[in-house]
Amino acid sequence: MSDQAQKPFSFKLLKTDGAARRGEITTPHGVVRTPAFMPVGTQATVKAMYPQQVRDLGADVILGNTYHLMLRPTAERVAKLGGLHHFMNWPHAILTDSGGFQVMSLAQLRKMSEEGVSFRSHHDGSKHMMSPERSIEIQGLLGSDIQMQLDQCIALPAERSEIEEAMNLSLRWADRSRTQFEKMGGPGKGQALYGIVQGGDNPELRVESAQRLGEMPFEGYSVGGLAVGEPQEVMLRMLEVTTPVMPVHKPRYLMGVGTPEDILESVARGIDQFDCVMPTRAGRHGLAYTRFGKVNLKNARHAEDPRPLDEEADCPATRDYSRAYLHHLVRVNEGLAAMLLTWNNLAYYQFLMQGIRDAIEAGTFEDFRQKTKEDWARGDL
Ligand SMILES: Nc1cc(N)c2c(=O)[nH][nH]c(=O)c2c1
Repeated sequence: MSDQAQKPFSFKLLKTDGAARRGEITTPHGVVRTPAFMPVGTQATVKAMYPQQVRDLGADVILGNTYHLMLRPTAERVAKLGGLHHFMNWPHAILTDSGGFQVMSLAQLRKMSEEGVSFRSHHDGSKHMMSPERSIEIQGLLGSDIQMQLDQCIALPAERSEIEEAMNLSLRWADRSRTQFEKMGGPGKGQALYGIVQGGDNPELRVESAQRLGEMPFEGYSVGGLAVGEPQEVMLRMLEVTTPVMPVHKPRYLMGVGTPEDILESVARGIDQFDCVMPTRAGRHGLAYTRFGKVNLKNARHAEDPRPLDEEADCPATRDYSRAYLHHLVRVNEGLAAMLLTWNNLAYYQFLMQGIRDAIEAGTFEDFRQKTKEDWARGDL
């Protein structure tokens, strides 16, 4: 994409229904309908899917992982080849994470300082430094439409003092990230930088982080530090205290979330964007998400079941293959199992998101939420 001035990044809040929000994000690579689920395209691919398949299911945006791409093939090489959109043949919106979360979860010999995080690659042991400035430089080289500040996400449970220290470091890094983003001309390219709210499972620190971040000029705001193993009720409680003090007319992105239920409950608490490896990873492990809950195709009870996962579904993977066949493919570890179940799972996630958006528009979100949960509870007959 050329560096010429683009339409500014924008967010329109179209309708609310309780705390649920229906909106539209305008990016240089198209409109993102919110609430939105963003399939994870870790190493420049949504695993086991063609880009057009992902698009045909209704995805307006996918996520790219900065940590993985900076190591292989490197951001500089992706830039030389025209940027991530061109490189992976995905002409729609791309959101990238900062890389910090995966440095802490994947890299070796990590050393955290005020400057950033030094680490060695888990591939070849090569040395790297991830600073707020380097993270933004990498995301800019990739051509990301929606970029993330570098932050510090700590594991829970943690002492209040630890949570507060990480929150304050993240706020200092938010400022440095913004400075670098503007230095690289992000706003003029129509790109966005999101600040990330931290504060762990401490309500007071969550509110402080959101309020202080909200006073800084970001195009959107993420809620980080959750979906790190805490109980669902803790995550939802943190959302209940955090979203009411986040800017109303900016997108809110809950990082790393989640299951269909997590998403439904988080939309009900004011979240607009989601990403999670759940549907794609589960698809590679024999697990199908459907309107009536999860189906584990590894289970022998499916060995002679001629029914498809859901004969009323639009997705061919869901409608045109028997459970017996899917069970066989999973049992003999055929590649088609991952392809069909990933296709099914992403189809279900986008079906759920479309249902959520329609319900908010109609003012019937609460009924939709209850009916959806009843269908899940009904289970797979
Ligand atoms: N669950 C989470 C997933 C993530 N990718 C992130 C992240 O990238 N940054 N900061 C976070 O707190 C965070 C939490």
